[in-house]
Amino acid sequence: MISGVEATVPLLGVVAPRCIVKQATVKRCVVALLLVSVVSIFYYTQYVISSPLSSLIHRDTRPEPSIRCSTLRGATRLPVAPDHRSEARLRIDPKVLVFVETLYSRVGREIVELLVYNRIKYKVEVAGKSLPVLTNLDKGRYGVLIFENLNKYLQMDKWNRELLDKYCREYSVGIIGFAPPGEESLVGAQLKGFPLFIHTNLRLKDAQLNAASPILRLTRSGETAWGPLPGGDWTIFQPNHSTYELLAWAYRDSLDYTDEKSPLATVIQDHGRYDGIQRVLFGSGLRFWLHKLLLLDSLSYLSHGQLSLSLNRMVLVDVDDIFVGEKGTRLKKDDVLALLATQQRIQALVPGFKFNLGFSGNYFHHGTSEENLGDDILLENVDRFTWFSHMWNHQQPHLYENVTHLQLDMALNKQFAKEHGIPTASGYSVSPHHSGVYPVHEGLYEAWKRVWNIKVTSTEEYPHLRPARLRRGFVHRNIMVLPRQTCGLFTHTIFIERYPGGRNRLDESIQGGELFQTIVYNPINIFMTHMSNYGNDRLALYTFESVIKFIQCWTNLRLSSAPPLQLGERYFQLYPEEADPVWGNPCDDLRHQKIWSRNKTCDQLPRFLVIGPQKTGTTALYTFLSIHPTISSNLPSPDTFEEIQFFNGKNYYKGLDWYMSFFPVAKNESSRYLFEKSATYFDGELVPRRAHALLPKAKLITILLSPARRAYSWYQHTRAHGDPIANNYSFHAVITASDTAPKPLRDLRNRCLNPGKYAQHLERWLSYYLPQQLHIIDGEQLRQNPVETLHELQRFLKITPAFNYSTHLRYDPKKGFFCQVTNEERTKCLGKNKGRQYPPMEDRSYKLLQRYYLSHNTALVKLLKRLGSRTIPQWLKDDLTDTVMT
Ligand SMILES: Nc1ncnc2c1ncn2[C@@H]1O[C@H](COP(=O)(O)OS(=O)(=O)O)[C@@H](OP(=O)(O)O)[C@H]1O
Repeated sequence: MISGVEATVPLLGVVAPRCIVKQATVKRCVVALLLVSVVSIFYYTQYVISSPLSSLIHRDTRPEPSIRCSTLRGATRLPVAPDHRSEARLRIDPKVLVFVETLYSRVGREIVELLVYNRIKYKVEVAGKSLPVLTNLDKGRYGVLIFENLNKYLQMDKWNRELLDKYCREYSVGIIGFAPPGEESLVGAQLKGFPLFIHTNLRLKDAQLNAASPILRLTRSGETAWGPLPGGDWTIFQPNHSTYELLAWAYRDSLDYTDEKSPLATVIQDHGRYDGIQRVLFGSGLRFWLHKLLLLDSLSYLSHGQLSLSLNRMVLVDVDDIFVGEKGTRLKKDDVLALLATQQRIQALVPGFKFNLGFSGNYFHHGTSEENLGDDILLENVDRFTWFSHMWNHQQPHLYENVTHLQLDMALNKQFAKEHGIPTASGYSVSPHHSGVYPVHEGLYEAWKRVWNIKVTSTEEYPHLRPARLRRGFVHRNIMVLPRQTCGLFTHTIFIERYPGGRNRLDESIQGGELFQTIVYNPINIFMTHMSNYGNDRLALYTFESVIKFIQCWTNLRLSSAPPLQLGERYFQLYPEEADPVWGNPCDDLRHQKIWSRNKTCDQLPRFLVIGPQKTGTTALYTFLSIHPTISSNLPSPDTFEEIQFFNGKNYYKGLDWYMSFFPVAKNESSRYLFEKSATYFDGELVPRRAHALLPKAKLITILLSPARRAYSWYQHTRAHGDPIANNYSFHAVITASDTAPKPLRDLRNRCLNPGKYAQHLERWLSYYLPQQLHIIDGEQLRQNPVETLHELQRFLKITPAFNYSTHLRYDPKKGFFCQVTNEERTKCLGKNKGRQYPPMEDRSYKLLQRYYLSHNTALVKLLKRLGSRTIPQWLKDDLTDTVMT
């Protein structure tokens, strides 16, 4: 008999002989062996893998980069394809028109995602009976047309097809088409109207590229993508005309197929020698990674280089949490030496490459003695890396309420750096868990500037973590915030065998998958890794060396690296329009909420905005609303009084904290209706976009008055404020100023007249907000019957019970307006600068302005009808009637 105690790991070597000696039954032996195996597996997984010995155990199985690639074995690199600029006389904008089957169809979505990733402009059109407008005066609108489903192009009705083909010939515009998976398998079917034959529903393997193809630019030929191509529904092309040239081919992936040696065209180029139109046809969608590259090259080629991406890519690898890792996961001497050796090999492929180490000094020498030696070796080689400050104690900055404490902790890390010879002038820092970078914690920016003179940082969180293709950069308080890419390695991914989804998942990402594509699509890449990714299996070394080799193998990209400051400068040279931030609502994203200050709440944001325009009675409305018991306005601004003027102008750059400081509400006060009024929001070009990013659910209130009378009131207001131009020129001179008039006069004219183009501005707001979110107040009604106006407004805002204004507002004959009732006899009216006394507008000016605003007022009537307005304001009718009569 074998006792349970005997059948444990230490008895491993004893059990079997005893079985033989005692000649126990075979059955018992098998049971005992099974038991021993189970216990050993349990012991191994529970204790050995997670013990400090684990690195020894895994040492033999550490992955080594092994990319099947002839170039890397020393084969000569083929010359890089020339750029695609041609002599063609182009009258096109570099924009792509994508014909999709439906707005949700898969290949269409994949095409659009690829365009977005590469910041290529596009328009999506559902392929249907009619064609979109293709020209704009004498200019073509699109550089390349893409058909998600090639059949939609082939089966287009004759009239549209002729029109489209004519456009392509006239403007040298190429067509890209994707063969859809067929319901039935076709063998040798002819493509309608073309000397081209297809076979469908095939399984393929081992893709190769035509080195002689003029299309290849970003993509490098000369290699084989070994293994099956994704999907079993490939279409291949068999041409019967000299216009066709193969771009890519593969081989039949079928055991019973005898002729598997002959190449089958999966992507084919039509040079346009048959009907004057250049095309590239794909035998499947974009599931195969190589096709994504070929699509980018085809866009470049067919647009005559107008849609060519730069071939330069910069790559920086941050290693965060240096010294932070737990015992057993930190770097030992050999790991540091491996880090240096890999860095040297990468430098041969990526000039300027150095791992960028982010340290937290508080954890120095916190490992085992071997790991502490690793810390020392890192510092001995301090000059061979670049360095940046992480955080002294790895505390998240948004948790510091007090900037001084944050500064003190940062200073400790700086002191540590100085004592250990770590350079302190990189101007770069990364915040633990992205905390405080976005959403912005002002304290972090302030402390960074003061202690470290930080000029650049990076985050994955702007505007959101996902989708990665939409990550962008911005500049705040002169600190450049760069988008950071993800490489698939996290603090706990330290053994390849335990990589989520298995080793294949990581290899797929490297070999044409997510990581590879990230580098292909992003000119500037900053990857985040952690110290633990360089110990243990050294997964990060494997990952980066492999992906860089794969890029070398399959692309003509020129990789390089540089310190973060240079990367930042390059980034904003490439994308200057991104410098302007767009503040989103932190409460719309759980991740953002977690890294935002704990004492902030989204209740501190307004629920509705009074957007103007100026001189329509916005101050009166603001004052009346402030009387309401459950409505609260913002606190006054020292510069702009009751208006914050956040979404337009410079205040926007002061950030969200600044804006929210005008709405100090206690956490339990969420039932209050906060609002803000800034009359210049109405016509601000950027305002609707910015307002919507922060307050997508807000309601909007606008007041409209005769635009002519509004313009005159504005002129009087500007004069009263001492504007020299308004005081030197009559109203008539201002509104009739020609485009050759002095600039200050022209500017004044524009500021005076532009807000009155109501329909145009409202349409801009309505391109972000739903019509149900907009409430239009008739300015005349507000003057004459504010009680009724406010009643309707409360209904729109769904405020119950409605506040009865009739006892709170009274007409003041002296002022000529309704004012706030203070007691039986007295009222409190707006100051002298509202409801001013000034001479009436000259008749000729009024008539001129009626004509000037005619088209805008007509558009307003249409807009109001579209919005379901039952009554058209009297002033609008008058303005239009008077115009017709003159
Ligand atoms: N109750 C009440 N009291 C005083 N004034 C009133 C009131 N209701 C509407 N109005 C009209 O509001 C005009 C000023 O508009 P705004 O407050 O929007 O001007 S501003 O843009 O904020 O400067 C102001 O324009 P002017 O008459 O040209 O001064 C008034 O006509």
